[in-house]
Amino acid sequence: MAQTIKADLCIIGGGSGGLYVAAGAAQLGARTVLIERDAMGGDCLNHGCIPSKALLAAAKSATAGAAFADAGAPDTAPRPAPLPFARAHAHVHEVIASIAPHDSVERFEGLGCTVIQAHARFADPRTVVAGDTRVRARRFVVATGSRPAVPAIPGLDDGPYLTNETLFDLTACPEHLIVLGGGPIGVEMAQAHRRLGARVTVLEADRALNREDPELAQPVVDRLRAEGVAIHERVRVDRVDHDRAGGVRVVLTDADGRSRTIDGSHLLVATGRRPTLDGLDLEAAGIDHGAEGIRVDARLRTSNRRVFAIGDCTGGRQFTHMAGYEGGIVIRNALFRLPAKATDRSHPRVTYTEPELAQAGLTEAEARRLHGDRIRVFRAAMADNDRARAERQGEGLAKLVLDPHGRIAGVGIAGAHAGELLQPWLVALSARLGPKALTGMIAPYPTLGEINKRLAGLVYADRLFSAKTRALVRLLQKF
Ligand SMILES: Cc1cc2nc3c(=O)[nH]c(=O)nc-3n(C[C@H](O)[C@H](O)[C@H](O)COP(=O)(O)OP(=O)(O)OC[C@H]3O[C@@H](n4cnc5c(N)ncnc54)[C@H](O)[C@@H]3O)c2cc1C
Ligand SMILES: NC(=O)c1ccc[n+]([C@@H]2O[C@H](COP(=O)([O-])OP(=O)(O)OC[C@H]3O[C@@H](n4cnc5c(N)ncnc54)[C@H](O)[C@@H]3O)[C@@H](O)[C@H]2O)c1
Repeated sequence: MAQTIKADLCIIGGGSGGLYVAAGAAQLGARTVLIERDAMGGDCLNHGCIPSKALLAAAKSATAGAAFADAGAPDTAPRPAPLPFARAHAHVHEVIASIAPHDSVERFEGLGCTVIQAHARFADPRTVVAGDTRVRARRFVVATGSRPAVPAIPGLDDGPYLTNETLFDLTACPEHLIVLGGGPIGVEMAQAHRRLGARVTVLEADRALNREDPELAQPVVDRLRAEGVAIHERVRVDRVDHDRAGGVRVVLTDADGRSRTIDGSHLLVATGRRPTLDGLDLEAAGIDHGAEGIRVDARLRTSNRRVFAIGDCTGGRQFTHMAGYEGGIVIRNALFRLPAKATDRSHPRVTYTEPELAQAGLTEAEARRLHGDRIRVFRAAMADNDRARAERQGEGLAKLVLDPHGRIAGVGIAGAHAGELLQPWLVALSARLGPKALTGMIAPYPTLGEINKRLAGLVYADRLFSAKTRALVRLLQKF
């Protein structure tokens, strides 16, 4: 016999977005129900951000000191006898286990949530069914995430291939990993596996990291190639043949129209995501959706005004911090009844390769599409930063784009610790400060962060060192 629970807020999905809302709602005193059908923590903890960053960290230790191997050109190839792959695998799972208590059923029950571990589906516009429980809530939040989008390539489904959901189960290093897709998952995992000793080939239909500014993506691509990752861009994958021993042969047409075959021991499919909406019975609740995900307005309300949707299942900006940001908007709408809107335009993101690639706001191309040639672009090279030189990490650059009113339209950084270097720009963007906010600070010497002050300073350099100012200075010397 099904039991019925009454709640203020019912959240479907215990990943980055769902957990953010559940923790906030419960601590604010709302009667909160959280439904998760699989592992608490969702993609980020179990198959996404955490395992991928842990594997990259393990792989980084395999190349530690490589830049100093030759006093001349930096040698970035992996050292012989890198970290044993089994140790890297163990590290990944130790990190997941160490974070898991924070996302656990026990912690959320301790915060006051009712946690149901079952598949959830809508029965009607105000009722969700999970296992033998019916939940009638004032408001619902759908935060069901996304799954790998696997392209329809002849032969692909006839044998095994890896996705982010199975990659981190490997306990032995692949002999030759072929990566389909050169987006963030593809390039991060290509570098990690190469550094841990695998041969790696990336096959990309467009250009690698094509959502990013090409000038900033280039240092990443160059570094991967220097480390021995084969990257084939603008290819069309025509067929995949699996052999009995578990190996794969990929038949492709390269950028020059020639047919080629590449043999590998493992194939990783990292060609994008599709929203997880299976078995949710959205129609029963009148929730509008399409192939891209659940449709929401600026307040993140679906076509059913009692139901909000956040995170990857809306097909928007698929990052953990964006799911959390959207969770905050929903709390204000659903619990405080404030008409808060998701208006953020900074959309920060980082690809955690070495060098890292960090971006906030518009890329140069996006700003140009919006404002034409009235934008101004400034660049500072990592090679001109003394700390980067001391650490032999002089590759990359920082780039600032101003809109026609002199406001910060976007900032991109390719280089060591670019994700950390981006943070002052995010403060400036959220506080609506101009580049001047960064020129006034005293940046300790020598730090990588000096590049931000240098970049901001370039905005005013022309005016400061102009003929007019020089004339003024000469005049003042007469007194
Ligand atoms: C390899 C990889 C690396 C990544 N690295 C980063 C990174 O470095 N930084 C970053 O910001 N982002 C990263 N991401 C993206 C990030 O993981 C996602 O954007 C984030 O997890 C989305 O959160 P979410 O809450 O929308 O979905 P999820 O975290 O996926 O959570 C959804 C949850 O809903 C559950 N669920 C689904 N349907 C139902 C149902 N009907 N009933 C009950 N439960 C259900 C699922 O089991 C899942 O636990 C990465 C992704 C991948 C794949
Ligand atoms: N560091 C991070 O924050 C991070 C890391 C990994 C993933 N993510 C999130 O997860 C999302 C998914 O990552 P992703 O890399 O799978 O997706 P993506 O959509 O960003 O990139 C997929 C790539 O695969 C290519 N592709 C598609 N079909 C292809 C085919 N048949 N053959 C060859 N190439 C093909 C596309 O051109 C694209 O470049 C990201 O967009 C991001 O939101 C974030």
